[in-house]
Amino acid sequence: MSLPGSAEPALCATIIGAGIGGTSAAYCLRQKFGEHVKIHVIEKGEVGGRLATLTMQGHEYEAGGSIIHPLNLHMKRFVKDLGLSAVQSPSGLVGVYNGETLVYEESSWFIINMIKLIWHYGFQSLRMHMWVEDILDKFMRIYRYQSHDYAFSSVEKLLHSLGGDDFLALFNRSLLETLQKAGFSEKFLDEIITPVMRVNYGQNMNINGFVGAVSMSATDPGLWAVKGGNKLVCSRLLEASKSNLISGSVISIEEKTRTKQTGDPTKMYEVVYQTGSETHSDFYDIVLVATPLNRKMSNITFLNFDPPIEEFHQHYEPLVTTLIKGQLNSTVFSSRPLDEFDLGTILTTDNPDLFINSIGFVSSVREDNSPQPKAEKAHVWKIFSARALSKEQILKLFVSYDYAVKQSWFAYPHYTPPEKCPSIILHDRLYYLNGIEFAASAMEMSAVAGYNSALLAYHRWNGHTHMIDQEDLHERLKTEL
Ligand SMILES: Cc1cc2nc3c(=O)[nH]c(=O)nc-3n(C[C@H](O)[C@H](O)[C@H](O)COP(=O)(O)OP(=O)(O)OC[C@H]3O[C@@H](n4cnc5c(N)ncnc54)[C@H](O)[C@@H]3O)c2cc1C
Ligand SMILES: CC(C)=CCC/C(C)=C/CC/C(C)=C/CSC[C@H](N)C(=O)O
Repeated sequence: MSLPGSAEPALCATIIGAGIGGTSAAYCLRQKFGEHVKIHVIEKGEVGGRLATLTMQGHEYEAGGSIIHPLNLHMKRFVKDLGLSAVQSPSGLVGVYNGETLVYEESSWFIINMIKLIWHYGFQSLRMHMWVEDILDKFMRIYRYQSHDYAFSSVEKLLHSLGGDDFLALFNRSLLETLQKAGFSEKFLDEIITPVMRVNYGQNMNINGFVGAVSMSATDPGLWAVKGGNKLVCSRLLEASKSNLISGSVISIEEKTRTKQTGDPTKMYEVVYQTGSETHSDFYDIVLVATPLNRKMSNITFLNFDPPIEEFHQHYEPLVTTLIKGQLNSTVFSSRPLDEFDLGTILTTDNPDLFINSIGFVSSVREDNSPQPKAEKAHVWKIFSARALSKEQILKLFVSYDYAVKQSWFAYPHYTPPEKCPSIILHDRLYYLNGIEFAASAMEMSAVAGYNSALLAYHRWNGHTHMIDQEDLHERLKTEL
């Protein structure tokens, strides 16, 4: 792989997929292995993957991963280190629609909201906030572990190191079971929690408790996005990691014995990829797979491994993002006069007759603090639905519209707890990042997985077993600065 006459790099690594997982892994690999490692990133589509924008009348809008939590410290640090800046995500008033009426409506007055919540649901909203805060607090331990370079060989071990058996129980049980056991009422779960799961994961309370808590944390204040588009983080990480980006679709990986320049026979992975109609291949010491492994999304075959590498048949939820510039038909949701309709986001309950998961007012990737939408004016709205919207459906939601664009996704795993996360170590020096999505799918989770797999690859390459799967890290690191 090296040019004739040039020194062979100490090591060649490749990452398959240039989403946030793959690019954060490239960044961390470079930090750990240093200058003399060759890093290739092979991407079949656009850099950014599920971080992507749609353009409407010259303005870009987030179509995939949009909001970032204020305590997502990898994303925060990337933005700072890579010379990017943040914009605040719009925080309009939220309503919940059940197919007939708005069962809950936020007020712009904090005190009125408190009274409404207590009146309808007692102190459950406060208890929910405390439940999520406790989980988030424990999740934050990962940053300390990773800043000390510790790595984990499985998602289960990573979760256990953060929150012990409680975290594994959360992961193994449905959110419904966990919250029912904790005494939350059916009304609160149907009218408040389910709508949040629908907007964030297109699913109901049958998802696991861990992803449920991550989803609830996306209702916290202070959510933000990257100015110019979240996908900029991926292209900047690639640049900063001095990786070579290869445009191609990987079709197979096979271990083969090669003779390096030193004359030593070495086991390497042959990665075969297609660029247009041409087929190419390259040999690598380390391979990181940073895309969900299933036939519909990545279609990669592992050839001649003994024992064979498990085939993954995990189902990802189809989801459509539709952006529409138009005047919302507020009478669908409320009988209030048009000029009094001031909701910025409408969530929905789990009613099979509804054809949308949510509809929300959005700003372009360059705008900060957009004003509250006015129903009598045309704005850009983002709709999440399980299937593409028909023209009739759009005309039900809008009095009139100028423009509509859409993007279809296999968005997130279909969560069916209890489930086993796919292994991170697929073979000696072959790693898989996206198993973490079965705990929870979010940008920060992929960044955590990117760092973890790069650290794991580094420690296993160098025989640093004491940096992998260490127990009681939380206690042990308490005393270290
Ligand atoms: C509609 C939507 C809204 C979301 N909203 C949020 C949000 O607000 N906040 C949040 O934190 N998260 C959100 N998410 C989730 C978040 O976007 C994802 O969890 C995250 O972007 C996944 O990153 P990744 O790098 O792991 O995977 P991906 O982004 O999917 O990257 C994988 C890459 O691999 C490439 N690839 C696949 N197969 C091959 C192959 N054979 N050869 C070469 N390349 C290949 C793909 O083209 C892709 O670019 C949202 C997701 C969607 C779809
Ligand atoms: C990983 C941790 C601790 C927190 C992440 C919280 C977060 C920002 C989760 C996002 C979940 C998600 C997949 C949201 C999808 S829809 C987002 C938004 N409502 C939109 O309109 O695009």
